[in-house]
Amino acid sequence: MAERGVIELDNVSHSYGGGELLSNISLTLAPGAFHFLTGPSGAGKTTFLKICYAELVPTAGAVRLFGADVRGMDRDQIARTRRRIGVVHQDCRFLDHLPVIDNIALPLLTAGQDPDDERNNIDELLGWVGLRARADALPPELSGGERQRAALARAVIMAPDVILADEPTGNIDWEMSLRILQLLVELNRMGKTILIATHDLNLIRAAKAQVAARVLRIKDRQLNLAGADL
Ligand SMILES: Nc1ncnc2c1ncn2[C@@H]1O[C@H](COP(=O)(O)OP(=O)(O)OP(=O)(O)O)[C@@H](O)[C@H]1O
Repeated sequence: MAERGVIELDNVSHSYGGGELLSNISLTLAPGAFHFLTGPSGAGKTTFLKICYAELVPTAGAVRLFGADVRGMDRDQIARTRRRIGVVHQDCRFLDHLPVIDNIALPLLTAGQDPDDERNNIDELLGWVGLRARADALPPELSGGERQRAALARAVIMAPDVILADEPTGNIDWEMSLRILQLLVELNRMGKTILIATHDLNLIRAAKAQVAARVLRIKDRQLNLAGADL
């Protein structure tokens, strides 16, 4: 069956126990699309991303990833599906006692692959994000921009179809933000579907000058397409 959307949400609502945070959200992310996700702090952007990569099951509604309903998947299917989605977490989530190169290789180990077989690939990835010289550094030794680039390399090591990034340019300077944006644009040009949660309207404007990016906004529990003024 042809895939209509890589990520499809159908009337999704979520509550953490109190009032509803997200209400009746429907969305289809087409293959190769480039989207931003904005909204006030606490609006539910991280929650929304977690639903999109099946880390969180919403309290109502259906989530289909690559055409398959998450509710019908067993643990193995969920693990396999999640390998097709690379995630750049807001806090990067490194293992601080392991060098950068091993942190980037971790998804290979988790998937039962031998990272040594993939060394060339890792080396190429390190070069792509400009971190070859920092391969043996420990995560606490990295600058904010280096951390974000290492997190991006780890997110793409399994050659995912989709990349979800949660504030990938938070707390880094503008020049480095543009560099990270450039990497995400390159991934999109390779055909990857991209969804980036950000508060940074300048970043969105910079992206729109290069790709046909659409902007989604979560506000008052709803998800809407933002106006063309952004
Ligand atoms: N596991 C959880 N249990 C209970 N409440 C939670 C949980 N995770 C998030 N929340 C609450 O849900 C709301 C939305 O959080 P979320 O992190 O999704 O928002 P956000 O839009 O990403 O915020 P920010 O822009 O500040 O990162 C917040 O009020 C948060 O405290």
